[in-house]
Amino acid sequence: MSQSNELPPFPENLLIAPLRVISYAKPVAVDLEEEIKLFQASKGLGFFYLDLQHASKKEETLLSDVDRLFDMAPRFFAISQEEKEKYDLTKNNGHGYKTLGQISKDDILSQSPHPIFGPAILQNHHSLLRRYIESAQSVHTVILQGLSNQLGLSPEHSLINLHRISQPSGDQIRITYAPTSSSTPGEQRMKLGEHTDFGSLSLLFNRLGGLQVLPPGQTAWHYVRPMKGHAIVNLGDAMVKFTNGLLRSNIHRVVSPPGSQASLPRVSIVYFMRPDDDTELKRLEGSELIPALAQNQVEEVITAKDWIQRRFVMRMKGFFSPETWTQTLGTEARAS
Ligand SMILES: O=C(O)CCC(=O)C(=O)O
Ligand SMILES: [Fe+2]
Repeated sequence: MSQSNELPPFPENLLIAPLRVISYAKPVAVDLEEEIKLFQASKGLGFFYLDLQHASKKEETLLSDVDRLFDMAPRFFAISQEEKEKYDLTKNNGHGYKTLGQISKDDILSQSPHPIFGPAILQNHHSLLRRYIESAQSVHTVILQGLSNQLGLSPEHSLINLHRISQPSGDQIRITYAPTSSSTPGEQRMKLGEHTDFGSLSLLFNRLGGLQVLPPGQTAWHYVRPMKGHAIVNLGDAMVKFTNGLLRSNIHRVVSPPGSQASLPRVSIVYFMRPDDDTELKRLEGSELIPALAQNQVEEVITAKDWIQRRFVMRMKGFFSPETWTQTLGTEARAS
């Protein structure tokens, strides 16, 4: 039986973030009402739930594959130190081990010149990882289609053209695993310092609370309550750059699971969709809704590949210490 059936409840008395629920079953890209909700959520909080229940067989498979990845996670992090060092994150351009398990799309789909297949446990789950990447990509593509429609982008300028599964990119699966701590019960322990995501879209599955967002204009952190059968989707910095600030990449962080959930290790499974490596991260042409550049505004010319590399290097220096978050800034505007 998977862990989700036996979890201690999420406490009732917490400050909860008001995420909209977007139904994938409709589906987003052809249902105008749903598409408008998607656009509003992407401009507003930059975070929403995606209800994957009652969708097609494909989404049913995605949800059961996510269960399999949750089952794999503790074993993935339990391999020997020696094995972990072979795949040290800092030596492999951000793919591999350390505190976060990061698995590159290009490696799994054999699109890198020198793919890293990782330790035996990943090799044994190769077809699961491949299928998960393909499903996550297709969910993200539906979201990109909905956003492109709402922005009024023609097929020629669509966001989809900048995120092709066949092209090299920084896309990755990230598995996080935070063991329980023996520290004082109730003590708030930071698991992942405040940050925005680097890429375009993040598809996140977690079962225990701990994820928090700082809604625009507020000073209090709000918990995001995990919901069964739903992914949490958030937009990253690339979307802010493409739309000159129209869409939002919101600050978030992960603290200890609340209440009695703190007694369990916390796992999350994320798929980060990032623009194709050679995409320039700048304001898109072709939409009247995307604000024009200010008169003296000059955009930096940087490709997605260089941007991600730059943010990754900075992040490695300060990810786990909230006091250094300003050094790792992306496009985030705090409490704006
Ligand atoms: O674990 C979570 O719930 C969120 C993780 C996250 O924000 C990230 O990996 O960027
Ligand atoms: Fe994140």
